[in-house]
Amino acid sequence: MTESVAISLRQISKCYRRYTHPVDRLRELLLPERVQAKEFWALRDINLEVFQGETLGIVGQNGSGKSTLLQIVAGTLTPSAGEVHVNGRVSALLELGSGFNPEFTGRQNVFFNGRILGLSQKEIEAKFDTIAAFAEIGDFIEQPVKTYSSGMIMRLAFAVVANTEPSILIVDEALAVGDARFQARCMKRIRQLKEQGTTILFVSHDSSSVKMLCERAVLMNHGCILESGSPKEVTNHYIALLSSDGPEAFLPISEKFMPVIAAGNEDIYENSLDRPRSGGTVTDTMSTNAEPNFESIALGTRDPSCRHGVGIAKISAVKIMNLQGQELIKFETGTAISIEISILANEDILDLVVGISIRNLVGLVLYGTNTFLIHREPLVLTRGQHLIVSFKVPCHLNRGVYTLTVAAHSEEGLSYDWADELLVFEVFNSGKCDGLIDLQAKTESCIEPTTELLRQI
Ligand SMILES: Nc1ncnc2c1ncn2[C@@H]1O[C@H](COP(=O)(O)OP(=O)(O)OP(=O)(O)O)[C@@H](O)[C@H]1O
Repeated sequence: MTESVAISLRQISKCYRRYTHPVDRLRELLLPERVQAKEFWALRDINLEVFQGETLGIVGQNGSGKSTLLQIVAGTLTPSAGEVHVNGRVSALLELGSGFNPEFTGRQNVFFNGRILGLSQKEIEAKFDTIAAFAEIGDFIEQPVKTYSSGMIMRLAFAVVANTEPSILIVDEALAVGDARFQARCMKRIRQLKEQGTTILFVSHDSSSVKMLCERAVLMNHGCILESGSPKEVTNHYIALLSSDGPEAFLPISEKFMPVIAAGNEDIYENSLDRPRSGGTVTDTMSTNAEPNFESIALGTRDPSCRHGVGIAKISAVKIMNLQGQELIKFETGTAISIEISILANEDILDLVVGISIRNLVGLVLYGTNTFLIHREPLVLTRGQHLIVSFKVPCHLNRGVYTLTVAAHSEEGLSYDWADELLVFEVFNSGKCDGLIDLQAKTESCIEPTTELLRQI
């Protein structure tokens, strides 16, 4: 393993033995020749290298093997096969409070855990006040951990792992437990550690956190690594997986049933047989059977970063316009825009929901909504109908380049046709402000009369 590699996993597999009834475990002990257990492979042939200073996000559905993988890296679980090499001191925030003795006080557990993490008594003494202050559990630090709430356990656990300067930090869904303020402090501390060069493995169901924090992400599925790549693409594929029946959901669209949308191509239809006649205007916010004007598709249209869906409905055109009906790919902040999406029903659909999300270039969702959230009822289409949905949005984004994701899905979230980052548009802002959104603040100032000031003093 080279110096630059912090974690190396080679052909790691983990097999659990599962028993139908707990008593079967005892039976097997007594009669070993009559095996009662069924093998269950939680991990299969995992190969992964994590570089020094890299922050790797791990996403995947429940039961996909994320925690098993982290426990193997942390050394709390032995793989059934394969080699693990870890270069540096690992601090792991795994299951809630694992590593804490419930009979010990918080203080005793801090010292106990600190020693396990390889710190000397003196080093822990020097850090104790910082850890206790970070945990913010007040006098509870002197009480046995068994009297803590789950939130308090997580606070203390995070305070210990994040303040003992690990060279490798493993965080498994920790942030899901605490309150919003604590989550924000944890993220801040994780970012500080990242800046200091700590290697981080970060498991989260929150795509935005993975995109903001990580340089790379892996998608786990049924104990295997399905994909490794940019956090934006991997989390898009993760969402595709969640809203579909299986990993085949995000095969390149051309391999399934969808038209290819080529970069810079003015026409999103690959097959001319697929092309509806041009013409038709849209006056309603939602109208069916109107023939959309497909000629005007596109300057900002590109290959979606991920497109998936079962194809019952097909997104056939998307454009951003001003309220006068002119297509836009660049506009001033504050412009009222209309995002118009044309959808073709390939079958009768009783539960259609059409949604949009606007993301920045890191993939962070700045705004998202859908027809169900707005109207509280699904859309109904019959086979062959064209639906045009337009979202009227007063666009107060600050200057920058943004992407538009559009989706047609069922009420339960099954993807019919979902195109991530299909349109790219630019907002410019002649006003001066910082941040992602221009809230168009006005200021007023006045000098308080001196007598009033004096009275206050
Ligand atoms: N001790 C065990 N005995 C038997 N099966 C286990 C054991 N621990 C985990 N598993 C199984 O291994 C699979 C992977 O579990 P793991 O906890 O690693 O998944 P995960 O991706 O972390 O899930 P989650 O997001 O729900 O935490 C699951 O099917 C789980 O039921």
